[in-house]
Amino acid sequence: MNLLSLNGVTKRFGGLTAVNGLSFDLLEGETVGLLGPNGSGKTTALNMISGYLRVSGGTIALSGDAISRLGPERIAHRGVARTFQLVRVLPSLSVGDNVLAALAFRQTPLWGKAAAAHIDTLLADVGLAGRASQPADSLTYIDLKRMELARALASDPKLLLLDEWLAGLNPTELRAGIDLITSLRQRGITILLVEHVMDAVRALCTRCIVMNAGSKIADGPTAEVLADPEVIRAYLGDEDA
Ligand SMILES: Nc1ncnc2c1ncn2[C@@H]1O[C@H](COP(=O)(O)OP(=O)(O)OP(=O)(O)O)[C@@H](O)[C@H]1O
Repeated sequence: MNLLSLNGVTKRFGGLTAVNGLSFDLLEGETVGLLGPNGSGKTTALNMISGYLRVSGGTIALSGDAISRLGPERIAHRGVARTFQLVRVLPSLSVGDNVLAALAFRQTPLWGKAAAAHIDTLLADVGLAGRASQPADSLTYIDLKRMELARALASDPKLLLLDEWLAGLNPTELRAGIDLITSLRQRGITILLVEHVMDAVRALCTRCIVMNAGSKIADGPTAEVLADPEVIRAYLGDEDA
């Protein structure tokens, strides 16, 4: 069954068409890579799906219901969570309070003991068990990313949008990050992953969608898409390809 459907989605910034008639469906439980060279419109697409940007044209539906006119909070309440390219945390708070802030904005907010118990579970799920009282600004980069993921998971999302969540990790951290995303996939969360780290894309994504200059140029099984000459040309340019 389709969880997410984009139909002719377009975003214009003045004279620039950043996303041009983008259409694709995500099936429930899929982990799909959204790829493309810098500036091809991937983050803009995530921003429209999550409601941070209004579409200029086209429609976005979640489980068949149109969401393209809803704001980010209402889309989050319907089960869409995301991480950002630049990690967004509240550095002056503890790790637990960062997650508490996310729990407070759920459709059914959690407070007090129920929140504390849920924070412990969320932190354990992302590999930060027992770290609730630690100041957020003392975390290493990968642990900040883990905390950002715990905040995204606080809303019990059906669909998780990851914007280069694995960028900047060393090889050991990357392995841990891939294992963590695999564990989310095994819980049935549908994942749309914007990613430049191809080892991660191969390990995690059964299917990939590729954008170039705002338009979709490929959509299919990962191995096929990554071997597609048009995709290789888009990444490397004509001469290098
Ligand atoms: N708020 C904005 N105002 C004007 N132009 C924008 C805005 N956001 C993005 N753009 C432009 O839209 C195009 C697509 O940008 P976008 O960030 O979606 O690409 P991307 O594929 O995510 O790139 P990267 O891989 O570098 O993150 C770019 O030309 C960018 O400069």
